[in-house]
Amino acid sequence: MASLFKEIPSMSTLLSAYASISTLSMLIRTILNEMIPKRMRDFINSKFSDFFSSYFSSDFTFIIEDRWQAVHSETFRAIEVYLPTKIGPSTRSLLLGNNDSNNITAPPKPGIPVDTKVIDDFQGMRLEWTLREKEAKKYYFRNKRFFELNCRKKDRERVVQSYLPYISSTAESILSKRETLNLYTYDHEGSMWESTVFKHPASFETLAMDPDLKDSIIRDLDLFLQRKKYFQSVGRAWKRGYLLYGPPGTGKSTLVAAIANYLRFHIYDLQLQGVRNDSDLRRILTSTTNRSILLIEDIDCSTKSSRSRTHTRIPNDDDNDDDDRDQGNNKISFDPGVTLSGLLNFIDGLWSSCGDERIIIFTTNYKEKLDPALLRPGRMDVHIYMGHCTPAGFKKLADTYLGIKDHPLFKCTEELIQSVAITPAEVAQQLMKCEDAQLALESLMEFINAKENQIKETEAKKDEEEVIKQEIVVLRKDVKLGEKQDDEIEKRCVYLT
Ligand SMILES: Nc1ncnc2c1ncn2[C@@H]1O[C@H](COP(=O)(O)OP(=O)(O)OP(=O)(O)O)[C@@H](O)[C@H]1O
Repeated sequence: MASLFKEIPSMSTLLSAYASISTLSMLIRTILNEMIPKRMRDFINSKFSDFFSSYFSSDFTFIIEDRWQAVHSETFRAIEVYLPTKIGPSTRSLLLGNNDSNNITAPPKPGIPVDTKVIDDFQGMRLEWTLREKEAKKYYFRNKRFFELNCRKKDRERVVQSYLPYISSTAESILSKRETLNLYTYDHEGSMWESTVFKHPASFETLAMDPDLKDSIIRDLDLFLQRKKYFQSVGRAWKRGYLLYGPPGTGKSTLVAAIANYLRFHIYDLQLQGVRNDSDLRRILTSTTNRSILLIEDIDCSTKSSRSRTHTRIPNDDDNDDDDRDQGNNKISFDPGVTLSGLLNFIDGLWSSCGDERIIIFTTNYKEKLDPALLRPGRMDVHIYMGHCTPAGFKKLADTYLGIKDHPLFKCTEELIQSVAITPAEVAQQLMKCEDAQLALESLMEFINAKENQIKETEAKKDEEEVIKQEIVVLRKDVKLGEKQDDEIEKRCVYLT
């Protein structure tokens, strides 16, 4: 024991050792400060602190941005759907809103505000979520948003393997049961989709169309939903394209609404005329979500010929918009609009593989005006003709609008409907006029008779015009002949003189 005490240095020895170490360290620091440039010193400092903080810290942070590799991130979207279900007492603020203009008294829905923490527990892990926002460089894009997920470093693997897949499947089941559907329209000035609650009463039940055609559409939609694995196995994107064509007022938009209600899919209604170019189109389309319908109405008036591409600069998708702004004056003299090839690229080109479970619907009043490239087999999977009202369609409309399945005036009305081309919209308009079935049907018959007379009058007028045209031609010929004869006489006179 005594020998142990003997080995412990005295206080004065310890103090002098400390003094010499600190002097030495000061000396080294002064030499290093003199010899090593400040930027290199900062670099070494930061590396040291990074190393120590990562080595000793027990936390780990995941960043999930709203876009992933130039397209909308499905992981981000799933978290957006899932997280509001985890709002609890520890959440300090909450976003509330109701976008249902049909029901302003509906309880508001919760959302996650920026910079607010939401705590979740999963299989014994504590998970801390925060939604962040940072200003976008691009002046017409909305701010970039991303989720920060903080967890224990040791849970990192389990978060990736179990927790994030769990969030995706929960979000999927929430979305499949969604009560309200949204109708999105693209705001070109704000460069973002704007949504409103979609409450259209149309259903396959109320749709007046050929029953066999209706059944085949329903079967096709059912099959599409069930065939995720099939689409993967044949190497095709899980998409289905419908082309609805026919005269105005025959129910093309109503069919789109019925499909959305049947599938419980949101609708993205895009007006191609406002899209600046193909690159813009790619951005817009990749920011739509899965389980949705992309609707492009009046497609015959929407695209430019692919030849116009040669006259314009087509900006690259990775183009920085700041660059666009700087160079725009030099390179883009006008907005080229969307080309057919740009659109086709999204239907069955490379970009078609972006996103799953999508329905693309084009409508047109003039199928014959469409570019054959769009109609080529495999482009639009199903072509549906929406035609004039048939007797069966009329019965369906009478049932929907008047609540009657039969009536003494039915036979007569059906005969009239077969003799005149009348649209379901026109029939519906007449049937809506009155609640009394007798009066409503009489009004419809009157309307059809008036239309028939009008058609006859127009045709008679056309015939009359045709006769007048032919008479004018004959007269002109006569006049020319007369002029020729006059010329001849004149010539002869000259010769004689
Ligand atoms: N086949 C139909 N079944 C039931 N209702 C219909 C049908 N067709 C038209 N209607 C009624 O007529 C209205 C107009 O129809 P809709 O807008 O769907 O026609 P459209 O073919 O899309 O016309 P457009 O080509 O002008 O866009 C609808 O609100 C609906 O009430």
